[in-house]
Amino acid sequence: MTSTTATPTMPQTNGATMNSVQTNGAQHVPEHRHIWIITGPAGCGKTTVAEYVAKQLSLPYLEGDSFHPKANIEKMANDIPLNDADRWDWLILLRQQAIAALESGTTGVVLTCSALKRKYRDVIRIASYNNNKVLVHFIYLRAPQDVLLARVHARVGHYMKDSMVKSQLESLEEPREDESDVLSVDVSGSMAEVQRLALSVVNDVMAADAGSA
Ligand SMILES: Nc1ncnc2c1ncn2[C@@H]1O[C@H](COP(=O)(O)OP(=O)(O)OP(=O)(O)O)[C@@H](O)[C@H]1O
Ligand SMILES: O=C(O)[C@H](O)[C@@H](O)[C@H](O)[C@H](O)CO
Repeated sequence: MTSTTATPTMPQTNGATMNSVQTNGAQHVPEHRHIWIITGPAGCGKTTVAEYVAKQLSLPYLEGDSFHPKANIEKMANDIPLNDADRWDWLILLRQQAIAALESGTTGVVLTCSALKRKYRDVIRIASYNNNKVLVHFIYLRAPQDVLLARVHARVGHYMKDSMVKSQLESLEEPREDESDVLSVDVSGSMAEVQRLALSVVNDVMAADAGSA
């Protein structure tokens, strides 16, 4: 896992440059297509970060929570944590949706998904197994429990209450060093700082990928 806590120095990028890379005046279409999964427990800022990154890079954005079956939402709204069985089909659906987005011709897609456990991340990783042009990246939004609690508590009109934060953290398997496709971002800072940091992480990966093509 790569850990990123510093303020980014990468320049802001407008959307147009990310779907193709300018190399010595020639238009170069990048070889890889990227699935950017913004992960972490309830309240870490997945939606806030994903919307920003997708907008800045002109990429499609899929809100993972909107693909949960009604039964899952009802469980969570009733303070009942989801279990593995509740999540498998949802994770597979998210993977399919991300692949479908890439097949529509875009060079990347941004997806929010809690992906709390390693085996859940593995379900998404399968997206690249049969297609070596697809790269899967997880942006793990790391926050201490008190920050999560405060953010979920302050949010109004959402099915997920702060009483669920504890179970989210109990389920959470923080990405380990050997998960080299995970980039970790400290989200304790302000919204603008975190958005900028996450974007810089994505830009760094894109730049490295373009350089290696
Ligand atoms: N860096 C930040 N500083 C302060 N507040 C933030 C920050 N990031 C997000 N928030 C706020 O915290 C709340 C949770 O953020 P957000 O909905 O983006 O998280 P999430 O991970 O998508 O949550 P969930 O999965 O529970 O829907 C929102 O009210 C959001 O406005
Ligand atoms: O796997 C899960 O338990 C869920 O995806 C949750 O993480 C929530 O849907 C989300 O965070 C909303 O608050």
